[in-house]
Amino acid sequence: MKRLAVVGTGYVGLVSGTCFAEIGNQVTCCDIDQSKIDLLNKGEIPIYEPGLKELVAKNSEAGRLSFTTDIGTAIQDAEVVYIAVGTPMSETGEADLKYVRAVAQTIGENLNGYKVIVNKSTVPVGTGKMVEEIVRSASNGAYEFDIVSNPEFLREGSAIKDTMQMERAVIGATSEKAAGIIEELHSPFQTAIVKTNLESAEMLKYAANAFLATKISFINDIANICELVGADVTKVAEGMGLDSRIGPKFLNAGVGFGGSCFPKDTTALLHIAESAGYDFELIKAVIKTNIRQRETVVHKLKNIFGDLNGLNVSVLGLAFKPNTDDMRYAPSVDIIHAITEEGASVKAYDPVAIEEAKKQITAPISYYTDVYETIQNTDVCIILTEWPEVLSLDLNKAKELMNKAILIDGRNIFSLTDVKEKGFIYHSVGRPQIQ
Ligand SMILES: NC(=O)c1ccc[n+]([C@@H]2O[C@H](COP(=O)([O-])OP(=O)(O)OC[C@H]3O[C@@H](n4cnc5c(N)ncnc54)[C@H](O)[C@@H]3O)[C@@H](O)[C@H]2O)c1
Ligand SMILES: O=c1ccn([C@@H]2O[C@H](COP(=O)(O)OP(=O)(O)O[C@H]3O[C@H](CO)[C@@H](O)[C@H](O)[C@H]3O)[C@@H](O)[C@H]2O)c(=O)[nH]1
Repeated sequence: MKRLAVVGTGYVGLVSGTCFAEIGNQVTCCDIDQSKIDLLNKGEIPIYEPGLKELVAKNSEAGRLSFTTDIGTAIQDAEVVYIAVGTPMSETGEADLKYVRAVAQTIGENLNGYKVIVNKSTVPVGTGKMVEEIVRSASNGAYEFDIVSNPEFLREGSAIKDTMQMERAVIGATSEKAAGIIEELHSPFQTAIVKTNLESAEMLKYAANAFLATKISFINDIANICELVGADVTKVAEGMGLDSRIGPKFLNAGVGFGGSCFPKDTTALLHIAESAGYDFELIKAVIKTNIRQRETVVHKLKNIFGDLNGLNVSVLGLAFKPNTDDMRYAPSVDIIHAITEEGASVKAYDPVAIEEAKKQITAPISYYTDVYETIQNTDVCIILTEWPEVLSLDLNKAKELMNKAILIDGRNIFSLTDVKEKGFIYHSVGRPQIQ
């Protein structure tokens, strides 16, 4: 059992802190956001993540998990301090480290004995060393401490499973002692451990995300070519994925990747490369393809209708993927802005992301939590997130409710035979169009 302070109680800090408590540690999750901590202390969860509410309640009741804005005391009481604050994209594209710097300063000011300071935020190479310098200077070198980089690989929507059954833990440490402490902390997870130095651990996180993003942009480019030559990308991906060297995952063509990680981390990696004097052409293309992929939806709409002015459009799914309310860099935002600017009116469905969506979508659209109310009296329906309620859409009912039986499927969820039989005009991604 270890005493942990997790600084930053967002998607990562809250899930990791709760899972560390679940395996028997004493965890204090801290945040500067009083409203977040107040909610958590009332047993409510500030984000939507399946299973999290129950796990937080279980560990809070067992006395292993608590929440506070008193970050200093939490740090003083801890043996291991985790940094899990945001590293958002700055205006110039690189990771903004202001929150990490602030936490390092607070840790230094509250250092009262040896501690392992672990960075879980996704940060550019060299940040661990920067944290070390800030902590040393803020603590006047009064105590020993070690820095570890232990990047996070969880996915939103399956974050608890991804943590409790993690495929690997990366431990980049400045000392054997600290690496041993963090390795022991992970032993109940029974996971593969990659031990390395700080720099490699920091680089590894960006490399992993950039590689997955590359797989998505690659299959989206192949999908666009498939449309031009009459091939079906789902069959192409199926056949590619059966090669164990390629693997079937992350080969779903669609409207491109969104979320709080891939867009910012690919851009941050480009900046890391540029500052190191390397021209990373491949990642530039990955980013460009991803932006263009969102635009393909608007092109398809224009190909069918010509002028979008006065068109009644329904959009199924706002979150960047199912099982989350996260709207950061969601393709839906750009797509809705583009079509409303051309004069279309939009009715949008999402089961959990509407409140977050309202913060980002500036166009005057209407929001629904029922798929059928959303599509009613619309001329075309665009599918952007593969929520269960969208996957199980009753096409016969949809045809009756819509003004015109036209679907633009950005996630390839329907079978071509099915939509053809039911009489839909159907444009999906990288598959033959049904006219
Ligand atoms: N969201 C994911 O799926 C995911 C997965 C892996 C890695 N990451 C990385 O983990 C980091 C955190 O991401 P997130 O999605 O959890 O962010 P988030 O924005 O959901 O949460 C960050 C939290 O840190 C708090 N915070 C900011 N400054 C603080 C300070 N000085 N002291 C205490 N708390 C402070 C904020 O109030 C916020 O609650 C990022 O670097 C991200 O790239 C995210
Ligand atoms: O075949 C695919 C797979 C994913 N996506 C899209 O890619 C984005 C990201 O999806 P996913 O990776 O499932 O979600 P995240 O929660 O953003 O998780 C990624 O980003 C996290 C933050 O760094 C990492 O920890 C995870 O390992 C990494 O998968 C979403 O918009 C998906 O719709 C596709 O378009 N096609």
